Parts: sequence; structure tokens; C-alpha cells
Amino acid sequence: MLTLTAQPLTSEAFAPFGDVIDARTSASFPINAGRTQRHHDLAKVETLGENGHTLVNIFVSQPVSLPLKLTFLERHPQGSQAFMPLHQERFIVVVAPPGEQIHAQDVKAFVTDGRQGVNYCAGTWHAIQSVLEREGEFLVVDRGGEGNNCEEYPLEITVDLSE
Ligand SMILES: NC(=O)N[C@@H](O)C(=O)O
Ligand code: NI
Repeated sequence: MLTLTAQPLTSEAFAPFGDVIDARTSASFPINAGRTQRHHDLAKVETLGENGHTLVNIFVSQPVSLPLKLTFLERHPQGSQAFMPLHQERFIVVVAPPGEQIHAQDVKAFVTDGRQGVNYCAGTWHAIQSVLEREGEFLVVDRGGEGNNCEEYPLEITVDLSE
């Protein structure tokens, strides 16, 4: 059993796993005659394999309780997967770098602050959507197409918050 304390999510710490999507920390430029700031190209969308194409989805998730007890991590070898909260929901992120084996020391746990989204790059091992406190509604951008795009890796992990 692996026991982790979730750390505040930062772009730097998350870099080996994908992108943090955050209007507060990303560059932007004015459009629409200056009425809109465009935060442009914040995450790398990957849609690999046969008939790979982008899916835009909404996930409505029931909250998890803490400590969070995981029995597996999953990966999507043929595409990225992005989660952006629609109502400043906080969520737990557990990740491990792409690869055929997961090494305990490489597993990281983060907690978002409500204004952050994440984009898992293709092959990044991650816990399934784990929203905190209340029902969450997320815009999810991931990959559709042929072939299996979801593999599980049995691993027992307990995650809590430091607060
Ligand atoms: N299965 C599915 O669409 N969702 C998971 O991939 C997840 O990461 O929550
Ligand atoms: Ni997933």
C-alpha cells in the first residue's frame, strides 16, 4: 500500500505528466476588439491511432471521501485527456509517468485549487476523476477512435490532504 499526501498542483511539478490549465498563470492576448483575453493553446491534445479524433465531453462526478483509497491507476495510450472544472471544483490528481511499469517513488499526488484544470498526456498513468466536497461538472477533452484506449494497472494507494 502506497500512502501519499496531496501537494498543491503546480505546472512545474506536473510537467512530466502533462499540462496545467490555468488562466491566471498563462499568457493571453486581446481579441474581439479588446473585449476578450484569449489564453491560447494551453494543452497538447493528442488523438493517436486509427480514426483518432477529439471528443468534447462533460463529466458530472460525485465527490470522493478522504482518505481516498485507490486500487488502480489507468492510462490512455492513444490520447490525452483534459479535465477543466466548470464551477471551481477542487479535485485530487494522482499520476505516474508513462511506461510499462509504475515505480512507487514516481507516483505523485496533487490537489487543485478550483481554478486549475489538468491535461494528462497520452500514456500518463492517473487516478480516475476524483472531485472533492460536492458534485462536480467538468469539461473533458479526450480521444475517440478505434482500438482500446484505457488500460488499468492494479495498485493500492491511499491519498489524503495535509490540511
Ligand atoms: N473513463 C473515462 O472516460 N474517464 C477516465 O478516463 C478518467 O480519467 O476519469
Ligand atoms: Ni482517464
